[in-house]
Amino acid sequence: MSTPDQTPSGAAAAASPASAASPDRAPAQLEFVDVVKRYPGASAATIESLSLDVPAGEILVLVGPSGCGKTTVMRMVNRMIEPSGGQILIDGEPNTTRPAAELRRDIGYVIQQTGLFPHRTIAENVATVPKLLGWPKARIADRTAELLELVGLDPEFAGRYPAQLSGGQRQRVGVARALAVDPPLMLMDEPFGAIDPITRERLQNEFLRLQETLKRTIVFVTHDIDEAIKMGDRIAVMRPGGHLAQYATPAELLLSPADEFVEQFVGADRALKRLALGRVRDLRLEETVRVRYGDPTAWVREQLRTSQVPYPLVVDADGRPLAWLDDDDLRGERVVEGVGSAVATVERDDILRDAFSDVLAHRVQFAAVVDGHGAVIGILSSDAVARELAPGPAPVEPVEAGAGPGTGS
Ligand SMILES: Nc1ncnc2c1ncn2[C@@H]1O[C@H](COP(=O)(O)OP(=O)(O)OP(=O)(O)O)[C@@H](O)[C@H]1O
Repeated sequence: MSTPDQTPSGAAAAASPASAASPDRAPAQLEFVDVVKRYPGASAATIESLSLDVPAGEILVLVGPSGCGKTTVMRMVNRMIEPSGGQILIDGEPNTTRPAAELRRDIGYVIQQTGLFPHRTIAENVATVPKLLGWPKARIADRTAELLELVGLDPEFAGRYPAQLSGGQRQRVGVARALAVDPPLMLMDEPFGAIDPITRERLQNEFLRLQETLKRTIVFVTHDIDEAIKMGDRIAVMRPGGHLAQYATPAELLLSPADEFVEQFVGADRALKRLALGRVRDLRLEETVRVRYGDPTAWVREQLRTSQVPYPLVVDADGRPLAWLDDDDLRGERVVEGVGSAVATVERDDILRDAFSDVLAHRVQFAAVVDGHGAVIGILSSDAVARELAPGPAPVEPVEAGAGPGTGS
């Protein structure tokens, strides 16, 4: 997928200290104006007059079936592909005013297979563009360490080679390398496509968390509508032939697909997909009785009478969840170790779709919401999530006292 010229930010290019990155650079505003791409020899245009506006600091997701031209659109931004017509403006300036190599150093680039240099260490890979820009050694070392930490990689990875890392770890390095000079604009071509679903979900979440602080302008290509809905501030749905079928926020796309193509592409489970728009933190959490092994069961039963959640939760000394208990587990005098059933744990930043899926996969249909240290901060019920799906502007009040949001802590 990558040739030397296609490595992040045009790593093969010559150095130009003039474009050395300063910290805290502002994100770019990106605009496509009547952009056309006709490949030599092709009978029809691959992209026919595309116009799009991407506000600074937002994630634009290009999504559509294979061959509709997503990658072509993305690569025209850093001029790995030259348009046949129209203009691409970055902060109002055509992307053709600077030499392509210089332009690319200001545009982070992450691809599916990461495109890391196999014979360079992780630190050397991350430092590719700063080195081209002639940064002093100490600054490069500081920035590399900072970036590895930012993407959640242990400092010991710095001296390893790409082949010694897992796919997920390599992808983190790819993101770190693309962020090296804090680029105002990033291109991400199916960055999490070749990764197993669990790691992909984790990387998506981490990246969204990172983006909350970095606020880069990002063009993100995927063919997965679920990923598009989760990652995008705006989504451009493309149809074969390079036509823009709809350009909208995820919510608009799900609530009012522009036509039958978009409706089909979004899928029949549009209502369920709306769960990707909300986060666990958007819902009022509930509370339950928290117990320790060895607690008297009579006390636990007494506490349960006023609990919102009908199951007590065993936690450890640090408040981390261990097991749900039911009536059978409370037969003896004390709560004994080893009883109870598995606890689904979710975090406040998780999207509701992922959290709901975790809850449904467990016998007890409540999830423990945990903080960054794994300690319980509240309980999420499958009912609370389901209420999010209910039509109508106002959530339905729970009938049973103490059974839902509105009574939560
Ligand atoms: N260098 C090229 N020369 C000729 N045609 C090309 C070239 N690159 C891409 N195409 C054609 O342009 C169309 C769009 O390709 P592109 O890779 O942009 O689509 P895509 O939506 O990113 O597809 P995928 O999801 O499969 O990666 C395809 O029909 C492809 O065959």
